[in-house]
Amino acid sequence: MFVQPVPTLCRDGDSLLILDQTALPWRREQCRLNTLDEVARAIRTMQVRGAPLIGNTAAMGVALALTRAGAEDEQLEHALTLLAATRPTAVNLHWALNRMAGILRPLPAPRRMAAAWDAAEAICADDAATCDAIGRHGLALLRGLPARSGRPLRVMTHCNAGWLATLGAGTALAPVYAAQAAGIDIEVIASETRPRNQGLLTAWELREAGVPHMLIADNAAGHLLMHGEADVVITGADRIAANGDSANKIGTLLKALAARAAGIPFYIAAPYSTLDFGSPDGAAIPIEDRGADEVCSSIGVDARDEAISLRIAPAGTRAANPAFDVTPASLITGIITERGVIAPAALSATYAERQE
Ligand SMILES: CSC[C@@H](O)[C@@H](O)C(=O)COP(=O)(O)O
Repeated sequence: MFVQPVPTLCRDGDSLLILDQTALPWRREQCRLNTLDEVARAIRTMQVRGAPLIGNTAAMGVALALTRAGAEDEQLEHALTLLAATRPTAVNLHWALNRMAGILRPLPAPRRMAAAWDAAEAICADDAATCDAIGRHGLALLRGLPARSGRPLRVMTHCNAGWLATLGAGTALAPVYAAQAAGIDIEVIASETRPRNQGLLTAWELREAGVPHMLIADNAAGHLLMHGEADVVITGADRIAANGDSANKIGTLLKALAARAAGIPFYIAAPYSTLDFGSPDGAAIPIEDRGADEVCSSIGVDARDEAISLRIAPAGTRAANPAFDVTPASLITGIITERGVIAPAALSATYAERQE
């Protein structure tokens, strides 16, 4: 089982400890969350981020809220509603909250607090096991790729879907860590992922894990794919519609298009809980708009490693900032889940069966 170099989230008595991802990749800082509001803010401001980790944190947040404020219906419904409103696209958030609600609502209030911690901890444990299973299925797939001579196997990814985004090995990077453990010569191409630069987190966590990697500007991906510099593209997903259309961090769609043009397989890796049979296709997936500031500025550190935000666009510049895009199922070679690799067409069939 993959062991996280630093836990991304853990319970510490009646509070939560998170690895603050807004301080990365410059500083490794843990942050304590003591209240429901602090948990909601940590998700909204991306101190914790990545679809599976958001779901795990929300589940723990419900348990924390009941512990602090009481476990009557009113407090339970308040916690569920507040957490559900933190971020719109990642469906794992709603999946985790629905699972908590399904367990807690039928219980009498005095039994809810202990049950909430048990349920949240089970969700977290499942996530770690799920990542390992994704890694195993992804490894089989990597082993089946045509051999290259003269260079390592190269996986291109986007955003961060590694251990930082989960409680285990990650989703898109789980096959990479499994390949590393199996002794395969492997290298990762990570794109910076403007405007929030989650690709820097990917480069950071790969360095921590000793996996060779190369950081590229987002705009370099198409060129590299067309020149055969990657053997496969694997990204995560925040929500997968019933027909296989997949929402992931903005910029994923361009990689899928370029991979198709270059004849390179494009895979999504995600837990089954990312499947949303309530969204018939990608058009139904809500896309988060994070506002102009993130596009018009850039975050870095000064000489003392203190975070600073630099304005890079002239004042008053209009900007659009959709945080996710939807890759049509037709561009996706397969979806690597803990249950195996699923062809997008098979999802549509399952959906059709459910409708009957
Ligand atoms: C592991 S979630 C899928 C990721 O590739 C990705 O889109 C992602 O991490 C987005 O999360 P974000 O929370 O916006 O940083």
